Amino acid sequence: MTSSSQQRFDNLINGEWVPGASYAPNINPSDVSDVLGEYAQADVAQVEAAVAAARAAFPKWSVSGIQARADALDKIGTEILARRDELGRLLAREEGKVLPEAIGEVVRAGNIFKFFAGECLRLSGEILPSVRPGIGVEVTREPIGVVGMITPWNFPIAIPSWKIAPALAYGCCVVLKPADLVPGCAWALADIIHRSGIPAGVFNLVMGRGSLVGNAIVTNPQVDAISFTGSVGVGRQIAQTAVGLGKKVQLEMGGKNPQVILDDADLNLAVELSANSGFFSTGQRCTASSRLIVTEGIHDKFIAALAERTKKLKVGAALAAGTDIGPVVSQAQLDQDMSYVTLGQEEGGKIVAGGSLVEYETKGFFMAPTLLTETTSAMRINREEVFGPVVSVIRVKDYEEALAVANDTPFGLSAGIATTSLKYATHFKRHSQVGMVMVNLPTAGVDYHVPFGGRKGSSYGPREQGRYAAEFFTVVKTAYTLA
Ligand SMILES: NC(=O)C1=CN([C@@H]2O[C@H](COP(=O)(O)OP(=O)(O)OC[C@H]3O[C@@H](n4cnc5c(N)ncnc54)[C@H](OP(=O)(O)O)[C@@H]3O)[C@@H](O)[C@H]2O)C=CC1
Ligand SMILES: O=C(O)CCC(=O)C(=O)O
Repeated sequence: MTSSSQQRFDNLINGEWVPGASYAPNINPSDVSDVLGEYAQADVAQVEAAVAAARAAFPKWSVSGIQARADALDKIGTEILARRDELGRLLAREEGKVLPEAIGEVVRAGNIFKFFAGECLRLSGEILPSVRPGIGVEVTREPIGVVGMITPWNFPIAIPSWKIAPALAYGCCVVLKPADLVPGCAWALADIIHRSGIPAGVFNLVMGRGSLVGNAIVTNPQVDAISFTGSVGVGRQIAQTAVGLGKKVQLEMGGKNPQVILDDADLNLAVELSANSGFFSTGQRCTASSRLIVTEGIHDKFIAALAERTKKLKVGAALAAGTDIGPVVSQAQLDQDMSYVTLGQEEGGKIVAGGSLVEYETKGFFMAPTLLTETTSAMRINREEVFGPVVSVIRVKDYEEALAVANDTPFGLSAGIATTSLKYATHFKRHSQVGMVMVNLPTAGVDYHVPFGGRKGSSYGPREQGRYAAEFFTVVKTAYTLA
């Protein structure tokens, strides 16, 4: 960091803070007159320097002691948790997540580092007998190498953390490019990692645009693997390039997650979890439920109650006490959200709550949480990811139709069912074509110590998080020894 009239935040390359080729302002979506600082924009030469530093650090770090790695990760987790309020305010200010959710995300990031500190001590392999007498077989895991990480804006500290922590735990070196809209949390995290005792070059931060900085990481031959979270279009493009260059790839992309509400559901619970899934975090979660699939016996009373609940949600600045729904992250995302509200109506949907921008005391990207009824599965509003506080409702006859509609999507990240029937809950858990399924819980809001990821168009490559993260960050070696 250097000081000027507006505070400047630099890239971290080979253990040094390096000024950017240029700088860009980090703007508060709750109040566009509030600039958090000027953040470095790397050029291609800086990306190459960061990758070279990671490459050079890898041989030593890949065989470093597990106690030293565990201690460093634990120290990082401890500092994040100790600074939860301050980092939560930073997150709320730069991304627009309301303060309690922002603090929750920071706590999650701290816990992820603590979890992977423990994982350093639980690395294991297998010893197997050979089919040939007198030979021993060992199966072990080794770090994959230099990992390029490209992260989105919607979880500015948790997503980088759940990529960085396992990478470091398993002995990989890292080059992180955070989303250009939210460099503040990534910079704060880099600063904490930098001071944790991890050797220079093991972790590098290069900020800037995806088309330049992200692309330079993806195409660099010294990068062994790419872990990406973001949109389907960019994810597929990255995969094509990276796989073509022989890199290992992990993609977490969009969702069009269904929330099924059956006639026998607990009405209040169904309303609460639908409001949470659809509107909390301003609907900007890949696990958000943007499709409510409701059986006809409960449909009208459920919609009436959910519309009432939606209208009571308070839209406002992320840091203001009592705000339920913060701003949309940017003008471009707001335009996209509002265009889907218009499209949903043009396709025949009826607005029963929201549908408009919200005037607020500060100039930000505020819109009312919006509920559209009378939609069908074939409509674009039910097929494309909106990524905002927009939820559409599909009326169905019974459970069988609900399941068919839930699965009628190119995505497969998460799905939920609200029911008191063990039979339907059990059937849904087995037959829902997703990576994560919830019974009487919101589709969003997951644990940090278990696998995260989807099927179909939502994900590609090994799962993230929990001990399943080892699949991506390590490569298996089989050793034969003549006794
Ligand atoms: N599944 C999820 O968790 C998320 C899904 N999305 C979906 O994506 C839509 C658009 O959001 P957006 O943030 O623009 O998502 P993107 O997929 O464009 O961005 C995700 C990350 O990829 C980077 N990137 C963009 N283009 C390239 C490229 N050519 N090569 C390498 N890296 C690149 C971005 O950089 P930069 O910051 O410069 O754009 C960012 O760091 C949303 O409306 C939503 O539908 C968005 C965020 C998260
Ligand atoms: O639902 C969650 O807790 C996580 C969501 C997420 O990771 C995302 O939206 O990218």
